[in-house]
Amino acid sequence: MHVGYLGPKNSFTYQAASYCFDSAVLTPFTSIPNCLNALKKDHIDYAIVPIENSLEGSVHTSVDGLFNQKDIQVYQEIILPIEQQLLVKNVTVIPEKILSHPQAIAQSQTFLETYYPDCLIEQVASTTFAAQYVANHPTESIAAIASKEAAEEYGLHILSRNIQDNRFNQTRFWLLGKKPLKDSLPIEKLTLFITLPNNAPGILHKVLSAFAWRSIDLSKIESRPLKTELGEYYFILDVPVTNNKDLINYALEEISLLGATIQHLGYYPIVIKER
Ligand SMILES: O=C(O)C(=O)Cc1ccccc1
Repeated sequence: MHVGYLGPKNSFTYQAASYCFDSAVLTPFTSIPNCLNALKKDHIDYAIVPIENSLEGSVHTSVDGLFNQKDIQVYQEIILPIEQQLLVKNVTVIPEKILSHPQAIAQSQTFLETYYPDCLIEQVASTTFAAQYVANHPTESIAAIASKEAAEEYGLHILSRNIQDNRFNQTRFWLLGKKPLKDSLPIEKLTLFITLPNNAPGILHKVLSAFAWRSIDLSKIESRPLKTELGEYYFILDVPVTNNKDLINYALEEISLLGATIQHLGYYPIVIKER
């Protein structure tokens, strides 16, 4: 079995992946799109990607990369606590440039604005890629935002600890694949991507009503650009699942009859790693 993740080793996605699988089966990829493409082309059996952060919201490259993918399903959600560290090779260096994944940069916005307002901030593919780069360029005045595990892996020093904007920072990751995993944890959530028929007044209200009048709770609704033209969107909906699967299926039938297109990403269990 091969499980792809956003690497290199010790990225936050690696931590999510190793929470579910033995590290022997884990294969690093250099970007989220590369990892998703490998799954689409069956080069790997499963992929683990970050989906949403409590401070920064959806990881757009992951959700948009899954839009319109017919065979890929979510098999598990993994929620990890996320703590960001400012890492340097040499503690006497004053960083002139800070590298990290866009999510980690956004999660540390207040810290960066307060202590490094004039510093150049550069986005790279992952937090561990940033840490690896800093380790490999010891003469440059640079720092990385990454985990303490990345600091250990690449022999870096922690210049500032826990720099994320909120102590309770968490990220949702999805285990994705085309065939179910054997172990069957209880189902806790369903994710849908819904595209509405064009120019139908009140159509979002009618779609939401299909859930509301059946007393089906929603835990997330977000619009994302369809990338066709300005003002065209698809909607991401999360539905907590209790013992209401039949009711949810009736609601989905009603929504299809309204002319909306539903992409069903699957019913899945959630595992939460405590801090
Ligand atoms: O860059 C990483 O280490 C990732 O796995 C992506 C990410 C970045 C910040 C929070 C969660 C996931």
